[in-house]
Amino acid sequence: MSNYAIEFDDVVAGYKDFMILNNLSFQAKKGAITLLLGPNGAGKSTVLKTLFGLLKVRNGKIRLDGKDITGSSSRQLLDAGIAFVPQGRNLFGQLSVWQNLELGGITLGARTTHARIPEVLEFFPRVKERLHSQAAALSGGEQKQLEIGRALLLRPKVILIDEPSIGLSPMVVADVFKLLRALVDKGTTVLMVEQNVKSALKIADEAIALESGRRVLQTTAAALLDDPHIERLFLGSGHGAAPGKAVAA
Ligand SMILES: Nc1ncnc2c1ncn2[C@@H]1O[C@H](COP(=O)(O)OP(=O)(O)OP(=O)(O)O)[C@@H](O)[C@H]1O
Repeated sequence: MSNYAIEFDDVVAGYKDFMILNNLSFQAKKGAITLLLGPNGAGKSTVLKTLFGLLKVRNGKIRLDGKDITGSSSRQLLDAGIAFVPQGRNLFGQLSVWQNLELGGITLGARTTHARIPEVLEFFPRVKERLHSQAAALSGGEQKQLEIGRALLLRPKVILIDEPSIGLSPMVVADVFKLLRALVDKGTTVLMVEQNVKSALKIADEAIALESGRRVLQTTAAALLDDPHIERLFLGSGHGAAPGKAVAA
């Protein structure tokens, strides 16, 4: 059995003829939060899209729990236990909270979905109170919680989450991060892209920095939090100082 939930091995992927991930290799440990960092355009979202089968892998291998999943479709990946919460708003705004949850369980069938909805809502008391409201009427934070709840219906092994803090107040962000931490403490694996680096590092276990589609650093979140040159991860190595305490990958 592999200690890693996710492994990228020399992965090449991109859009049409333009490759964004250039022989990218990294591992994300099971039951941990791994944070993907790096300057704008480094390829962080592209990692999640490739992992979820939305972009073709042109070269290299991707493994889930040691098993080759390269080339799998999003549907196959959902069934294998990977859920994706993309950046931005991804709900059906005109539909109710309940209907959005039902749609999240479309691959499970109505019976299983209905049985699981109450269990998911236990995590989100505010959302639970508004089951029959239109999703668009929820606050930004509640909408993000509903999106995460929709993903949890699938009881995923791995959650891919892209910039969950965008547009949310610091207090709501703290709630979302606390929830992710609680899920991980129960054994789920999270791979997260987040610009809110310092707050995210506080709840993360590992951090991987990308630059031009390559891994330039992999270290523990704690080591990076202590690194006085952490800002360079937003800007790329051309702008920053020496790597400090972090261990170069
Ligand atoms: N649909 C697309 N078609 C073509 N190129 C794209 C597409 N989406 C992203 N790109 C390009 O891929 C590169 C990497 O984008 P990606 O979104 O993965 O970066 P990122 O590290 O997540 O940065 P950001 O914080 O800006 O989202 C960028 O140069 C971007 O312009």
